[in-house]
Amino acid sequence: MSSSYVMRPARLDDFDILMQLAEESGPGFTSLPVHEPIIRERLEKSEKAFAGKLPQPQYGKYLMMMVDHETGEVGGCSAVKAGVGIDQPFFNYRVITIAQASQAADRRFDMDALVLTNEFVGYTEVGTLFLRKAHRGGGAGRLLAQSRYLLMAAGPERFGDMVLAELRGVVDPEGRTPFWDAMGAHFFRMEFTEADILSATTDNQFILDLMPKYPIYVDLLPPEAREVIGRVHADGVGALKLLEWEGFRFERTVDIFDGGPLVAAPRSLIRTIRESRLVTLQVGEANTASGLVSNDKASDIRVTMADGELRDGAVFVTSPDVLDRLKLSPGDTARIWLRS
Ligand SMILES: NC(=[NH2+])NCCC[C@H](N)C(=O)O
Repeated sequence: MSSSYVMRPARLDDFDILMQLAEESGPGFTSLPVHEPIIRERLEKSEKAFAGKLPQPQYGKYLMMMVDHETGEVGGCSAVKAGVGIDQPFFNYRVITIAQASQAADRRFDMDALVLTNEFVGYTEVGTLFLRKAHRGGGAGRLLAQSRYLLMAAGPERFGDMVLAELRGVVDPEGRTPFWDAMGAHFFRMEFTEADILSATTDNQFILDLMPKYPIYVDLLPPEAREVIGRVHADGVGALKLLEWEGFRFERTVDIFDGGPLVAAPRSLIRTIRESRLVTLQVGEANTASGLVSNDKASDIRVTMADGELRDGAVFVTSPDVLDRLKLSPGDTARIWLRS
């Protein structure tokens, strides 16, 4: 673990290391499949997005790498998709509540049902956060997560007014996915992993073709499946806490395959963005505050951790190596987010 990490846009020559991250993240991490064409495409799309070479900003698929500035080693990556549901549908189940009442039978109660929706068109999605084992702890996970919001702050016109994140649902210790077994398995006639990979590598037409056409009443599902609707996988609990800290809330919307929760927040209310401010950088000895500093350039974003001091709310005094990592000079503008 090192405090000299810097986030930067992914480049085409990150191919080998990104394949390595895909290997390490394992088969459950479907946004980074061990599949050369997909990994290469990720890098090409990201480069185009940062360069602003897109017919519409909503097509942007940004990937950032976290690099140890001293050793050059890559410690992880994280991503932002500018707009979901634009080039292909984005499916979820919305949990709706249906009031049941009968005067003649003298009863009133509520029942939940799952309805297939494609209602998040234009939302920005944060995801693909992977931190290599050797780099865990010491704030690297927060750097990976928060840099995505500092990217949005640097180029708000590139992103949606609303931001969402999808979290992995429950897989039991035997590797079974209770929600899939009770639901998807009947309609797709394949293993969860196969469907999961298809959804990560195709245009999702197979979902439209095979998903049940009518709402599903939750009471008709077995208890194991009911219990995991909207519940996050044990590995995702930390990620969910971090998202909630930023202001994301459960939307009563869950993943169609594993029942995992979708959380969302208005972009302008995301804590890292709201608490960030533009400052002029100066070099000096000061460490009364600590947080993150971004070069605030959406086309060539750089973010790093820093100690320093905020003076008059407009000047941030920090060490020369912070400026070096950001490729900035004294007097340049930067965006800071300070821990309170
Ligand atoms: N766990 C899954 N692979 N779910 C299917 C994909 C769901 C996602 N919301 C999409 O439409 O792309």
